[in-house]
Amino acid sequence: MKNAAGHVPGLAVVLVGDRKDSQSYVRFKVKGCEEVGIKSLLAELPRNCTEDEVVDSVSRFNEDPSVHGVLVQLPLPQHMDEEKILNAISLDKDVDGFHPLNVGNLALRSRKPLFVSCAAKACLELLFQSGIDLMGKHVTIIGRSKVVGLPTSLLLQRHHATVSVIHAFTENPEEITRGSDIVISAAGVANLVRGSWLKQGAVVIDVGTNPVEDPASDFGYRLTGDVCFEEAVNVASAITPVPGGVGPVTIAMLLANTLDSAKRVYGLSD
Ligand SMILES: NC(=O)C1=CN([C@@H]2O[C@H](COP(=O)(O)OP(=O)(O)OC[C@H]3O[C@@H](n4cnc5c(N)ncnc54)[C@H](OP(=O)(O)O)[C@@H]3O)[C@@H](O)[C@H]2O)C=CC1
Ligand SMILES: Nc1nc(=O)c2c([nH]1)NC[C@@H]1CN(c3ccc(C(=O)N[C@@H](CCC(=O)O)C(=O)O)cc3)C=[N+]21
Repeated sequence: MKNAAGHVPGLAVVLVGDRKDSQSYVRFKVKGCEEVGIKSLLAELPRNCTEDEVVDSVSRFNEDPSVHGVLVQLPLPQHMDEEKILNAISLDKDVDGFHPLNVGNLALRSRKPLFVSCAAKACLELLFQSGIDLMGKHVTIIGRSKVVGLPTSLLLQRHHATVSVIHAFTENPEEITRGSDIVISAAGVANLVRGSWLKQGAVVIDVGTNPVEDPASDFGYRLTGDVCFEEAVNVASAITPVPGGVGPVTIAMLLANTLDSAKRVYGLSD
């Protein structure tokens, strides 16, 4: 992807450790970049590296003018301070939208964040593309993480939905989901949401991508969602599958955030 002036957008990914699922998600991101002509740079660090080495890697990408987006793949190894590392990413290259200022500006409806979480944008994009109006709808989101649950709940409120957020301490979650027009699950728990949790005709978005052991698969595991698809498909009016649902749209949003960032740098923003 190159414009007349020869500008090419660039995405840098920092991957720490050797988790199979993280390696696979990063491969998808790099492949997505190749498909659309975004330059990708990958820094792979060993599991036992220091926090400072990760911050150094982020800092190098912050200073590299050919890089317009910097992403540190999560989760990081337990001995690392995630907040410190994520806060090292320049605000104007924070294509994941995790910087406190981007999250704060998303929460303040009068302000516009530079970047919004790719998974949150993916959920909204799927609803818009399916012609589902959010105004006044009751949406329940399961999960409150900075990657998915929290930014999705904030983005939905900007679109005038009435939002309930369920987390690990919520009692009777099924009662809340049964009262909802739309259920978005991002708990990271396989088969958490049963058909009986849903109102007839509800719209279901399954963000969960949970590796479950599968000796028959080439990788030794396969991905399953948070929603018990076989049950939910009989109750829902629309439902996303896993794999092949939210995941690829999340990657598309990451590429879009990277392109937006490059356009901003080159003064081409609309
Ligand atoms: N398809 C895609 O594009 C993407 C998929 N994902 C997937 O989404 C899932 C969630 O990811 P992420 O947000 O990073 O995960 P986290 O582990 O950071 O957050 C999980 C959230 O779910 C809540 N939760 C956990 N168990 C339950 C439960 N039994 N009942 C209700 N709430 C529960 C937690 O509550 P509490 O806060 O109380 O602990 C927490 O808020 C994972 O499977 C991940 O792989 C993530 C990003 C993108
Ligand atoms: N800094 C950071 N940003 C993230 O956005 C982030 C992260 N860390 N850590 C982990 C989660 C998870 N996540 C996924 C993205 C795409 C797919 C995806 O494309 N899945 C394909 C299949 C993938 C496969 O088969 O391995 C699908 O659902 O069809 C899945 C999961 C982003 N996350």
